Amino acid sequence: MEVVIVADAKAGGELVAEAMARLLRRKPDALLGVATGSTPLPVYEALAAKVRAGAVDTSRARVAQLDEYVGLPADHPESYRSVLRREVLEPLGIPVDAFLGPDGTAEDVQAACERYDRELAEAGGVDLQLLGIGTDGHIGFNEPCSSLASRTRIKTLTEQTRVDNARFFDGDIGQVPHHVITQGIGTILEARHLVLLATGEGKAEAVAATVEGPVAAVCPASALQLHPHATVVVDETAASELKLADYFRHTYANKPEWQGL
Ligand SMILES: N[C@@H]1[C@@H](O)[C@H](O)[C@@H](COP(=O)(O)O)O[C@@H]1O
Repeated sequence: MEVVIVADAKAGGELVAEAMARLLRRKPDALLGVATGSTPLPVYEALAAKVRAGAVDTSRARVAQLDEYVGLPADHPESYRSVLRREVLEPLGIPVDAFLGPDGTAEDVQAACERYDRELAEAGGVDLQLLGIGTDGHIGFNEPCSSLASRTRIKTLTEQTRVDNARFFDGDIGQVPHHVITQGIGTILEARHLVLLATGEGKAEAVAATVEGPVAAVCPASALQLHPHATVVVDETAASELKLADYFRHTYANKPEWQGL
């Protein structure tokens, strides 16, 4: 696992956007796995700026969704499908038919989950999966004690995650669904490159458990330690609990330029 400590959220966004741009230059029809939440927004903004400047072409790029609320109609403004359309597809000029996502309104949710895993595999797999992290160490919506081998399935949110996400629902926790579909941890680990971005002091404990703690289902993000190409990009505040921070700084400062992220 590579850990990159950046000054702030903007620098993290720029670094990850550049990794995506490099991928798209090498593989124009790359399948980008995208995450929701506040953390990835600087990435999407930086990538959109590169598209506008003609520095990268996203016209053949494909996008895959990480997770979704169960029961919110697809056109609900806070369904992750709507959020990603607004925050990723439109600013990057990626057509809706290049978007893969699970159906959060399916009558048979389990069948919808299995179908989504099949669709991801048939699309050739995710090339780069961008991940945020919950304050409890969740990735996607894989809450603590999710199986590290799990596939896409329905999950129940913890009260903490519903509280954290209430800000997207007018601060009203009553509007936050209890159930979600999420790519499983086993599914996420199949992406070729995992990039976890974490910013802000609120993530410091979860980041330390992810990077320096044991691989344990109680911290789902610690599964990144099992992946051959995982990059954790953190700002100074999210890195504040890392015991090996100086080592990570030294390693990145001395990294050969050609290696990229
Ligand atoms: N399902 C999403 C996660 O994919 C995201 O990583 C997390 C953190 O969000 P934020 O970046 O807003 O802290 O929120 C939600 O729970």
